[in-house]
Amino acid sequence: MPDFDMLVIGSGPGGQKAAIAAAKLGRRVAVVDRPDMVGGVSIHTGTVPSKSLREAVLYLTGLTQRDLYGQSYRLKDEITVADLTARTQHVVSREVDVIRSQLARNRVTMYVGTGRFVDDHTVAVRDADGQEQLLTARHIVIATGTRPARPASVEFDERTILDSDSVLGMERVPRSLVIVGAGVIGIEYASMFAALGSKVTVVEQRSGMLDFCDVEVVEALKYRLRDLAVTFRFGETVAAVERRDRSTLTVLESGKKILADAVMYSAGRQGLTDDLDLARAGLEADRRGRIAVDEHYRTAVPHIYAVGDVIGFPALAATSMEQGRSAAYHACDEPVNPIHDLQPIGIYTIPEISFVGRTEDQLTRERVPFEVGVARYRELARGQIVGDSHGMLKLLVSPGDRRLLGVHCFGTGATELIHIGQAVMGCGGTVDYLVDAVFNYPTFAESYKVAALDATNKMREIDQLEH
Ligand SMILES: Cc1cc2nc3c(=O)[nH]c(=O)nc-3n(C[C@H](O)[C@H](O)[C@H](O)COP(=O)(O)OP(=O)(O)OC[C@H]3O[C@@H](n4cnc5c(N)ncnc54)[C@H](O)[C@@H]3O)c2cc1C
Ligand SMILES: NC(=O)c1ccc[n+]([C@@H]2O[C@H](COP(=O)([O-])OP(=O)(O)OC[C@H]3O[C@@H](n4cnc5c(N)ncnc54)[C@H](O)[C@@H]3O)[C@@H](O)[C@H]2O)c1
Repeated sequence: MPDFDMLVIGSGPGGQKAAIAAAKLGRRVAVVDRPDMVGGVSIHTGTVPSKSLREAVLYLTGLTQRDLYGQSYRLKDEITVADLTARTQHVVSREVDVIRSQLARNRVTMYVGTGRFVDDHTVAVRDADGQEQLLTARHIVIATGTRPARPASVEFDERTILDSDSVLGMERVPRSLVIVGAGVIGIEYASMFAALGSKVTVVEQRSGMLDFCDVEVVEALKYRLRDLAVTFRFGETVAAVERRDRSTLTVLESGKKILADAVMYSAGRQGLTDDLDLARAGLEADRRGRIAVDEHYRTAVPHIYAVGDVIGFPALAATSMEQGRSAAYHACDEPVNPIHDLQPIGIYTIPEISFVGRTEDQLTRERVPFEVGVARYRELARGQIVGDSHGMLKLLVSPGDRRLLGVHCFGTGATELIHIGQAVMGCGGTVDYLVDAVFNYPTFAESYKVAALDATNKMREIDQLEH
């Protein structure tokens, strides 16, 4: 008789939801995580601290109020790291408490230590003193996540040369900052530091950024960030980063040199599988530390599952949770629907971006005809009231069956607002539902009706021409 029905390695979003789902089905469940990491990357260095930091930045800088109160408006002139981290630490400690309590009340046993496979049913958990304890389980879920990828040639000192983990422990707000990599992490931090007044240079080897998003939205974001003194160096690769007395010198392959107080690397992440002794369980990881799974999140060894960032794309907290629940249901023979393919994307830049469905470029490539309906925040009463005159919502509509093909949003509340579109699309609704619906006024949700009317007006004009 194994010690547990299910043993989960890693307590991030994927691991937590796998553990609780199995416990709710009456299984004996345990979770292993390293000291001070309950909640995973998501709670300690990823989603939650970065989004709390963003709220602190928006509040303290007064950035979002400046359309109303003037460009010099600030809540606090000298914003210190202590001002910023007060909010982050408060949220993180509360969240850890919530997770601990949820696991405990569902009778999930928590082990503190680092897990590694001894065989395909046994995990050794090493505690801080180096003592190992062996745990056996019928099913094992690997939810060990990722760490920032660090080029071996760069000397990270956690003070001036940082990654997205150590940036949270910075001693002061840098006057100037180089960000290497314009992925989601790089651009979210570029937004925050630019809002704080740092002179930010983003270096990205590709010719552009966020190429999975709507082109118009990305253009609008670049314009807003340039307005906050962000410089983009696209098509440029970092050759070396040198540490100087109180600053850093970033040398690009093109020969350009950039002097800055600090450098932050956000050039991708690596699966945390090195210490797992995967071979002992009959498993292996790829070059980027990722584990391959099937549609039920089973690895090559069918009673071992893997979920979350360790399996790669899309590497989001929300999807990791759903993968965890699905894997646990499958392991416990509980019926489960496949994960819906209509996944929203939310990017917490300043302003934020969110979308669901396909982009204009994708539809054009696939030769799918579409009509566009746009609502601009400056024409909504709510936009004027909150002082966001740049935001917009765009609907992509199929002229044939009038269904929504994509929804793209940029501006205040975008990451919340997108779920209206997601629900309409998920339920197979048409643009006419949005035309006929009555929304609260004054709200940003009204943008759906405005954009729907715009799209249907254009479609009617073409229809009238043709018939
Ligand atoms: C800066 C940043 C911002 C982000 N912002 C967002 C966002 O806004 N929205 C979003 O959806 N996603 C965001 N993400 C991604 C999100 O954080 C991840 O998708 C999510 O945390 C992945 O969850 P997971 O279940 O894979 O586990 P993780 O959260 O990665 O946690 C894995 C856990 O496994 C533990 N572990 C690893 N190896 C072992 C071992 N051998 N033994 C025991 N325990 C082990 C680790 O200690 C860790 O606690 C962000 C990520 C970063 C880095
Ligand atoms: N809001 C969100 O949902 C959110 C927020 C943050 C992170 N995340 C997740 O975290 C994951 C990791 O994000 P990321 O931004 O670190 O990785 P990424 O792989 O998306 O981006 C890294 C970027 O760095 C560039 N790069 C690499 N080496 C370079 C060099 N030497 N010089 C210049 N450019 C270089 C790459 O071309 C790439 O564009 C993503 O998968 C993302 O889904 C999500």
